[in-house]
Amino acid sequence: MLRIAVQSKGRLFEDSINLLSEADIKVSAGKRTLLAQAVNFPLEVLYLRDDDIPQSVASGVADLGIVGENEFQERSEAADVICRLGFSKCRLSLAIPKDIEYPGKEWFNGKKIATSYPGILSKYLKEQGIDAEIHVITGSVEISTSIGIADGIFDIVSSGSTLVSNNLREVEVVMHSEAVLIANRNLTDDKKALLNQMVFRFEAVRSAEDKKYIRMNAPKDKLNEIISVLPGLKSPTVIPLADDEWCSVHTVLNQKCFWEIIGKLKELGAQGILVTPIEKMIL
Ligand SMILES: Nc1ncnc2c1ncn2[C@@H]1O[C@H](COP(=O)(O)OP(=O)(O)OP(=O)(O)O)[C@@H](O)[C@H]1O
Ligand SMILES: O=P(O)(O)OC[C@H]1O[C@H](OP(=O)(O)OP(=O)(O)O)[C@H](O)[C@@H]1O
Ligand SMILES: [Mg+2]
Repeated sequence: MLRIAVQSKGRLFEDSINLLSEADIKVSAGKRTLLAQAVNFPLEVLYLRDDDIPQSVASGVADLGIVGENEFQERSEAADVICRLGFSKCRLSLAIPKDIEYPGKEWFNGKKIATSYPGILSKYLKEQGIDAEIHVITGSVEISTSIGIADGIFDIVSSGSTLVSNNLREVEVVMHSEAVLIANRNLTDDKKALLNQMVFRFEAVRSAEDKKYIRMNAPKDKLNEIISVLPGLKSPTVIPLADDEWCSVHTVLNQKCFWEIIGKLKELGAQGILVTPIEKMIL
């Protein structure tokens, strides 16, 4: 049986449970449950604060963990990143009051920076040759400058709206982060085999995430042109129709170029375009 540590409440919780569920691993996630067993996979879920996940995985209390890369780097625990999970994307940035002129990183020399990530920040300052004082604070970092605790801050930025509402301006991006799956370094062969099964499922879910399955009726005299605008996995499936001037074309489209391609297909005379989500994709 594998044991995975996930955040008990907070920004990672829902996406972590959803990922397991999309991989067809069903767990009950009761508000007060600390340990739950999956019903259809040999997996136990341990609900922890995200700060404690890297250590619990490194020490073997849990075999696996789902945690933000930022938290994993900050803790410097001996565990391995198995794969990136594509959610909770954010960056760790330096920010300063918006009206202050910023000549470059050297501005931070001799300044005080408030953060909850002293490990990542001190490593960065050292690499950049900046001599600044770090003030550790566990939350509400963005108000530090306005209440006079610090000259600048180093914290998580996503949309940037917290910075704006605190009159701050992002000046340096230090790292990009997303949720990652981490593993203990001494898993038994049996546990490694289960981990591989899980990762295989996660990859199938992730591959399907930004893709759509599309079907359309295409006039045969435009078929070659229609095929040339479709990326497809290999090449599209073309199925004859009762009306022999038309055929049905099936393919997979990436969300990013979806509308652009649909527009071109319509121009080329495609009709009855059906778009359906894809649950999993095994490449
Ligand atoms: N605004 C955001 N957008 C995207 N991802 C974020 C954002 N804020 C945090 N994260 C990611 O989610 C992780 C967990 O964030 P969360 O706010 O739940 O925990 P926390 O701030 O450590 O906990 P707490 O607020 O209880 O102290 C962070 O470590 C980071 O990787
Ligand atoms: O750029 P934005 O989209 O505004 O996101 C950034 C904010 O999100 C996180 O806080 P959260 O909302 O998790 O609150 P917390 O301080 O309680 O962790 C983070 O600590 C930033 O303050
Ligand atoms: Mg937070």
